[in-house]
Amino acid sequence: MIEATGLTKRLGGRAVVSDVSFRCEPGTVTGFLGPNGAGKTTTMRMLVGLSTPDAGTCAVLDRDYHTIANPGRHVGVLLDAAAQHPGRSGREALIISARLMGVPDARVDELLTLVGLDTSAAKKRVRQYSLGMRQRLGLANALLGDPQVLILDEPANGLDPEGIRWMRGLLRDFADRGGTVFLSSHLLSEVEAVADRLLIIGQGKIVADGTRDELLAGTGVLVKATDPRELENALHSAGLAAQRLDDESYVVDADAEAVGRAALNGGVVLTHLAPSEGAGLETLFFQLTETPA
Ligand SMILES: Nc1ncnc2c1ncn2[C@@H]1O[C@H](COP(=O)(O)OP(=O)(O)OP(=O)(O)O)[C@@H](O)[C@H]1O
Repeated sequence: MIEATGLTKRLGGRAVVSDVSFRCEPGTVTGFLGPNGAGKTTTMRMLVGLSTPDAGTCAVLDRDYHTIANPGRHVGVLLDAAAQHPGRSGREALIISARLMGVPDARVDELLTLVGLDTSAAKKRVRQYSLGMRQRLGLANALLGDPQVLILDEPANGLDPEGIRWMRGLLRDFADRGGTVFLSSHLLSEVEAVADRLLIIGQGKIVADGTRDELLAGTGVLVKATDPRELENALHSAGLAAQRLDDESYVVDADAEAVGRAALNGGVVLTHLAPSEGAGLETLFFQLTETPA
């Protein structure tokens, strides 16, 4: 379990994380989504005690992270895969972590196999690793102490599509066995397939928080017309909030009947009217991405 309440952090004279609250429950994967610079890393750093909040509190497994004895045995953390010691081999890096945590050396080999680093890769120095290999090593390190919670910052960065699919399976399995997963990404497509919950952050503030199904379902209807301009006018006259998705489509925060009536009253010929199935979420995310941080 992870809990954040009113987390706020000021850096460089401005609030880069502002009043952020959320909970991650055991048995679930929470995707923490936001464009670059939105405040994901800063939030995660506060969760694991690397940064002190200016306001608010956070707890992992009902405790302040600092007070967890031998934290690697309870919380697996991967914040910056690129920052691992370049001069050690992957296996050496894991052996050092294992000994620090009091985990038998044999577990290192289990983990190397699990994350797909073979004997030859495990012997190479980390400086020779690709980013994808570093992510695999970082994940092995996070899992080494058999933790109940995983906190992973952009773990899919540098992985190829097959690697991303593999990681999804691993995280899903971890959560299905009762673990709590909190992972960040700047790509909706990367997490929507694995996350049960989505927490979306933009410019330091939470802009959406809910189960993936709620967020995907509760986003109105997708509508298209022969004349998009007339459609926009008709929706506006009916007082319906519409977001333009592309040249011909709008996502409207209303039910299909209300949109159909607005079109009828405006004499607009519709060519498509259906549940948006996440198009609204994509629009929201797209708008956040376009907004400079
Ligand atoms: N030490 C610092 N001093 C000043 N500003 C900072 C500092 N660290 C981060 N920031 C700023 O805080 C904002 C949030 O950064 P953060 O790294 O948390 O975002 P992010 O969502 O993780 O994005 P990214 O994926 O690019 O790291 C950014 O605008 C960043 O420039």
